Parts: sequence; structure tokens; C-alpha cells
Amino acid sequence: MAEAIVLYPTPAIGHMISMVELGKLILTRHPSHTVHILVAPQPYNAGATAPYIASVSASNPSITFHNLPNITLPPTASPHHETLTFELLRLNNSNVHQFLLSLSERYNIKVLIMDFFCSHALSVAVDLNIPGYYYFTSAAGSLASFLYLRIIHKNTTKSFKDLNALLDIPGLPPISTSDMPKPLLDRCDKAYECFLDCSNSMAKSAGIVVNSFESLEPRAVKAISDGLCVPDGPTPPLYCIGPLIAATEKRSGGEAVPECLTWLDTQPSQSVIFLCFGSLGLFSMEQLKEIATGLEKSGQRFLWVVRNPPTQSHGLAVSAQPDPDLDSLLPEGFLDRTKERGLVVKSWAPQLAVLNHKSVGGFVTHCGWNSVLESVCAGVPMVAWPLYAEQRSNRVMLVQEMRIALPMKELEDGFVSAVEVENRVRDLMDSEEGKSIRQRTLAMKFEAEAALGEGGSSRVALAKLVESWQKC
Ligand SMILES: O=c1ccn([C@@H]2O[C@H](COP(=O)(O)OP(=O)(O)O[C@H]3O[C@H](CO)[C@@H](O)[C@H](O)[C@H]3O)[C@@H](O)[C@H]2O)c(=O)[nH]1
Repeated sequence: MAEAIVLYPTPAIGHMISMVELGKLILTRHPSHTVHILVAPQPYNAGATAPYIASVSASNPSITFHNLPNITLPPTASPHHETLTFELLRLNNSNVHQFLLSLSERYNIKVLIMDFFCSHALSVAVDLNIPGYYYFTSAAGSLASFLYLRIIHKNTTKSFKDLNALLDIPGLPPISTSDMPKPLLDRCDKAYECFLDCSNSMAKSAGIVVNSFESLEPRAVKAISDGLCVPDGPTPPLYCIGPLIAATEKRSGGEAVPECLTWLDTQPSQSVIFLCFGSLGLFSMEQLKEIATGLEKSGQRFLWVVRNPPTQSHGLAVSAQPDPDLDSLLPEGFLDRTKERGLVVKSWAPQLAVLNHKSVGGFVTHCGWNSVLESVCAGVPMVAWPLYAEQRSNRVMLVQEMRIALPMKELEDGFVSAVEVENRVRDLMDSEEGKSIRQRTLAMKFEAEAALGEGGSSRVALAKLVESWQKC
């Protein structure tokens, strides 16, 4: 029977791409395997996946996608969209069970690799005697804090929101409780319970694959590998196989080059700062105007992706957004006054191609981990402006531990002033501090290449990973 690897991503586009890249990577080293990817329905619009799935299917015959049925979610009191994701994936367990059973009639299933949001599926893998691994799509430092959550939970009765303390997590700089992901702040919330379950399941898995590389986060990797984050039992083997980022899209001859790339062609080398905030990040109109004022005053060249403000309280693009009307959103005359040195793109830009353009010299990012890795691989230093999920703790690591970003500092209510935008952008592009961050980021780019190259740490980790399930 042919050997099958089953991958179970979270259906959000950012998570799915990362997991598919893992599948492709396994196939490049072990072309005899087949990769089967489970596609759960999305609980909210987290980026259209259908065109992406179609293009991957067309160009990779060894990768097959399998849709799981739609599920109606019961109402939840939790205000966090993460709860919906956990719940939807939990309710799919019987479908996953069914799917694995039927696949096992035709294939020898070697492994089930789950995104951490799919943590409930570990019990299905255990039931069917299939090794269950996790794929962690964020930093090793974040993984350290997720694994250690169980221990923090045991050691206090208070919610993070009531603690106002610095957390001492192995392998990380001190992290303020307020920098923990929002869904973790209230221990009575369903989302907290889901993450805690996930922390417990991960500690019991056959292994954890993380999209990072050792020299980017040596302390966090060592703390996990040394067992410090799971002090009350064995730590599953850790495989740092990153950085895994989607390959830059190849353009066919007849395809139009996006305007922002032709505009970048006309700009001096490393002169432009790029501002883009992931697949879900949105700002209020007031905040957009403030960013515009800051950019204008900074005098720097910029390329800025602007979306409509949120219509719901989450501040996330949870439903498909129409393109913004820039004239009504941005300060009067802004576009005209900055047209010689700035370009505003509506809704979405080809980020990877932009970051790899020679004219781009800095990146203001929401600190989503894929964006961080893309920036590192392009050697572009960052200004860290976290918005949601684990991005606040990513900022702490990027600034204090990896030293490849400057922090954007917000006011207590989360608002960032024009002066802060102006200063931070200027600091990154034009100061001694910015220069040292640029050099360090460039060094990390070369470290990333070395990790993925022959004999590199990530290449070796991937070989060990595949070997681990061959033995089962
Ligand atoms: O205009 C845009 C906006 C985004 N992207 C791409 O979209 C992806 C965004 O991924 P990421 O930076 O990881 O952000 P999110 O989509 O917000 O990712 C979620 O998943 C990540 C990995 O787990 C977490 O680190 C984040 O906090 C979480 O929000 C990247 O590949 C970008 O290149 C574009 O190409 N153009």
C-alpha cells in the first residue's frame, strides 16, 4: 500500500499555506509519499482558499485536498473568533475519524500532522493508532509560551487580565501578562479553555514541528528541547524545519505586473517602507488618518496597503471587505501631496514580491509569523505593530530577543499617534539604531539560507521528522 501523510490545517489562508508548504517540502525529500490535506469549512471569512487549493492541486499531483462537511456552530458567549475555530474543528472530529478510516483502506497512513487549532483531533489519531504530530505555524517562542500555559495555569488562580505581572516563561524575555494573546486574558472564557486543552494535547503528542529555525530563536528552542516548558513530563521531540514560506509566484509572460511593483521599479534602492497588516488587520478611520499624517511628516518613501475600517467590534476582516474609498478615508490632499514618494494600494498587495523588491528597505508589520519570516528571508528590517492573536508577544521577541525590529508604541487604548508613526518609520530607515537592526536582519537572512541548505539545522530536522514516523 502507498504511504500517506495526512495534514490537517486550520482553514484560515495564512495557516493553510504554511501547512501546504510543509506538505510540499516533505514531498521534495520523499517523493514516494502522498499528501492528503483535510479542508474544514471556515467559521468566518479568513481569506478565500478555493483559488489557492485549485492551483496547488493542479501543480502537485501527489497532494490531494479532502473537504470536510459543513457544520452549524452552536452559539457561544466568547467574543473571540479563535473560539469559533477551535469549536468548529472539535465538532469535526467524527468526520476526521471517518475520513481516516476510509483512507486507511487504500493507504498506509504514516502520520497525522495537525495545526494547533485542530488539537482535538489528537484523540482520533490515538484511537486509530496513527502517530499524531502538531505543526505550529508561529514562533518557537510562542510555542514555548503555549506549552508552558499549563504550568502557569496551575500556579495561579487569577486571569492574566487581573495579574499585571511579568511572566517568566522558559526561553523568553519577561512577557507582560497584557502582551499575552487576547483570548488568553480571561481564564473564564471558552477561548482560554480551548487553548489550555491545546497546551495539554500538544504536550502528549508524538512530536511538534515548528516553522522557525534554531539560529533565529536559539534560547526558546533550547528551553523547549531541554524540557523546561513541560517540566512535569516528557517533552515531545521538537522539529524546527523553517523558515517555510510560500514560493514567490512566477509570472507568466502575458500577465500584467501589479502597479505597486512597477512603481517600486522607479524608486531608489532600499528607500521605501512597506506597511501591510496581514490577512485580517483593519484600522479605524481615525487611526488611518493618523498613520497618513505620520507617514507624510516622516518624509520617507512608502508603500501602504489600506483597507476599509472594521464594521464589527473585533477589528478584524471577518467578512469579505469591499475596496476602500481612499479619498474619504485619508486626510484631504494626502494622496496628492505624497504622490511623488508614496503609493497607497487598496486592500491587498503581493507582499512577498514587494518585500523582495530591491527598493524596499523597511516593513511595518502586524507581526503575523508568516510576515515576519517573509521579511527575514528578504533581509528587510521591521517596525513591529501587533494587532491581534499572538502578535504582541511576537513583538517582544522581535525587539528584545531577535533584535530585528523596532517597537511601535501604542497608547493605553491601543491608538498609535502620528508622531509615533513618524519617529519609528524614520528611526528604522534613517538612524544608527535602524542600521544595526538592518544588519542583524540581513545576518538572519543568511542564517535562514544556511538552515535550509545542505547539512543545515532545518534540513536535518526534516530528515529526522520523516525518520521518526518511518520507525512507527
Ligand atoms: O496584502 C497582503 C496581506 C497579506 N499577505 C500575505 O498573507 C500572509 C499573512 O500571514 P501572517 O503574516 O502570518 O498573518 P495572518 O494571516 O494574520 O496570520 C495568522 O497566523 C499566523 C501564523 O500562525 C499568526 O502568526 C498570526 O498572528 C495570525 O493572525 C503572508 O503570507 C502575507 O504575505 C499578502 O500577500 N498581501
